[in-house]
Amino acid sequence: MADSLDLRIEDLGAAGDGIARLEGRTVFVPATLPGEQVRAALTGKRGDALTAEAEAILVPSPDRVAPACPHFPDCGGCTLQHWADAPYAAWKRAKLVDALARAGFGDAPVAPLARTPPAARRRADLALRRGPGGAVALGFHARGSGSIVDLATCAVLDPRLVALFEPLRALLKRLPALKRDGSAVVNLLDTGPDLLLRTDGALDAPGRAALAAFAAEHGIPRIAWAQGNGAPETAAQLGAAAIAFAGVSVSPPPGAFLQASREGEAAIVGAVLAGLPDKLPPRAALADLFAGNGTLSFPLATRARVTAFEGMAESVAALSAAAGKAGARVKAVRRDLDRQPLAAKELHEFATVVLDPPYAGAPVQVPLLARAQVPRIIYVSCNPAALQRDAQVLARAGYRVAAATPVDQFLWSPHLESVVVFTR
Ligand SMILES: C[S@@+](CC[C@H](N)C(=O)[O-])C[C@H]1O[C@@H](n2cnc3c(N)ncnc32)[C@H](O)[C@@H]1O
Repeated sequence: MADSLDLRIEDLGAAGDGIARLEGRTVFVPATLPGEQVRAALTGKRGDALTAEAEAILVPSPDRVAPACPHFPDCGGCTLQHWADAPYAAWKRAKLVDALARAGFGDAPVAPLARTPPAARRRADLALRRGPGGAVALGFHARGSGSIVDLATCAVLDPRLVALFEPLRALLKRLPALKRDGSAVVNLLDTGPDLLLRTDGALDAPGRAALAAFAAEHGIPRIAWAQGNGAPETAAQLGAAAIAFAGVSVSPPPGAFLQASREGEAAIVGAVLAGLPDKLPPRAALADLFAGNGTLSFPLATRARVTAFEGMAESVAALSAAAGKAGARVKAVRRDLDRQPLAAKELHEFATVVLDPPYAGAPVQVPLLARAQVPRIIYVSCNPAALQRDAQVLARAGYRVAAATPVDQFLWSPHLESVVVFTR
């Protein structure tokens, strides 16, 4: 057992852990708050810093509140349930203010934080592990560990997804395809939960029959299955698996990217549409880069014609099919924007370029947007650090920030979504 030591929490790190100092070194202490005195035990290292686990809160912060979920703080899904709402929301908004200031936009007009409520998350990537007795643990990884917190409930997920935990566990217990490790990605579409199961063993005929029976019993229109990281195949399909974006019905591929909640999606779409020029000429063209299944493309198409660029073939096919069926003015193009970014001469056609890259940002594409002097760039980001790096490129190229909206898509986590409108 490590010796206990008393620490004063001075600040909160980017990952939401309390920060103390010990002999000149940074110590990260999860589930603590600025101003608190804690008794803690050192647990390891994170880079040059140390990590510690709080054993007792000796002097609690006046902003400490009771967490909403019994699995807090063990479950790695949430980091900040113990913090009062007002300082939590201020900290989240400040992430965008700071990222833009460090990029060179100290005067950026940052809007108030757009909120998403608890029990609204419609996408879950659940980890699965069979234990020695055959029972299956289902949940999120424990904080900073590979072990799985076997969830009885979840305060952020939509209750319709939480209701599937226990039946899924019972199903998986008798499914030989799950030998030890697997995952279940559940997207709550307009047609119900859409399930992608990944297991480490093959799916036999009785297993397929069990999945079909499970789908029928729980109102799941589609269950897809894949072995390991292989391509998913449809194991049971009882109806359409679809979701509408700006009234256009899309059938996304199993496990496809979906904005984390309806409320988050609405805030992002609202900020993107508000960021467009007030007047667009009748023949104006918009580009939607990293378009996924069209969350932004179809709302954008209500204002002008859209070319949607996306790397995943199945999403491009879904987008194309939906646009064709609805007669929406969206053209979907498969393109790997890291390996083959849009060049300046291709970008000149677009009045506005919207981009919503993955967590790593768009370090290859953004310099080309700057070089092409695209008049308006609307950047949707799920990672303030990547946004900061990419925004710096735009600052150096003479862009200014016309609007910036922080969106709390990932409630009680340290993650922040934001929409930033750059003009020149
Ligand atoms: C954050 S999601 C955004 C999707 C969509 N804009 C939305 O709101 O639902 C990022 C998307 O970028 C795609 N992507 C990732 N890397 C890519 C690349 N190198 N080139 C093109 N698309 C990529 C992913 O498949 C995913 O659909």
